[in-house]
Amino acid sequence: MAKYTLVCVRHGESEWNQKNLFCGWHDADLSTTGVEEAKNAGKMLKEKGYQFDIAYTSLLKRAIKTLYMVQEELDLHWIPVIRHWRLNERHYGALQGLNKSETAAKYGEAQVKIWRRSYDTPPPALEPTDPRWSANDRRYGQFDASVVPACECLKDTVARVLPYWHDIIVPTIKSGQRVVISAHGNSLRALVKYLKNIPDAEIPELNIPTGIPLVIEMDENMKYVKDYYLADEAEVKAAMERVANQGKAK
Ligand SMILES: O=C(O)[C@@H](CO)OP(=O)(O)O
Repeated sequence: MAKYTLVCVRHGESEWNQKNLFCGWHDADLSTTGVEEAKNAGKMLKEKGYQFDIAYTSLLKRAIKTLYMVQEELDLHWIPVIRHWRLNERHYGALQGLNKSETAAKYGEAQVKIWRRSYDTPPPALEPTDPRWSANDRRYGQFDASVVPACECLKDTVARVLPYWHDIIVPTIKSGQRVVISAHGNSLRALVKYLKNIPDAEIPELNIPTGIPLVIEMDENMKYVKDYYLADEAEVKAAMERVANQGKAK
């Protein structure tokens, strides 16, 4: 039987989602559509009567702003908001800034699917001399250099999301606080993979849509019981397919 409920929201569409660019740790803003999606996520949560005591998000503005819009709809500006790099999007390495369709036309759709969705094949790494190197960014410069990735596969993202889940979020949920997480397509895939125990071979088929709240119910031992999106099935399926298709050559 479910004892705990966690709500996860992938940020609304970003300007780089709209342009179909690999984004990763680049701090893209929400697009106009993304702002609407974020507000709708808040409206859906309000309509269904969800309440939160604390919120977690990444260091990236698309997730932070989405959370703010959810708080706005729920009139919950006062709750604590904890931002952490461990909830950031997967670092896309040297693919960051490249167009997904053009990359598929150049390297093939199969290769792009491996880079986007495989469990343990990383994208090409960034060089420390690259202007996109994340340690040049003040928000990460404070951390030990080993923390800042040159690229990540999903396995790497799982490895940095889970310590935060176990050490910080689980104790908070167990204390009875109602938690919302505003994060990213792949940091949420990492969490969902772990909670649902999705095999490595099946994870490539999991796509998380933007701006649709995902409710995850867990038992008293924090074991997964069930999950569902707060939108009708056809809408969720279509939104997931749109995400998957971003890697097509067109
Ligand atoms: O570009 C990215 O960082 C992510 C999420 O937007 O894309 P993908 O769905 O290709 O993993």
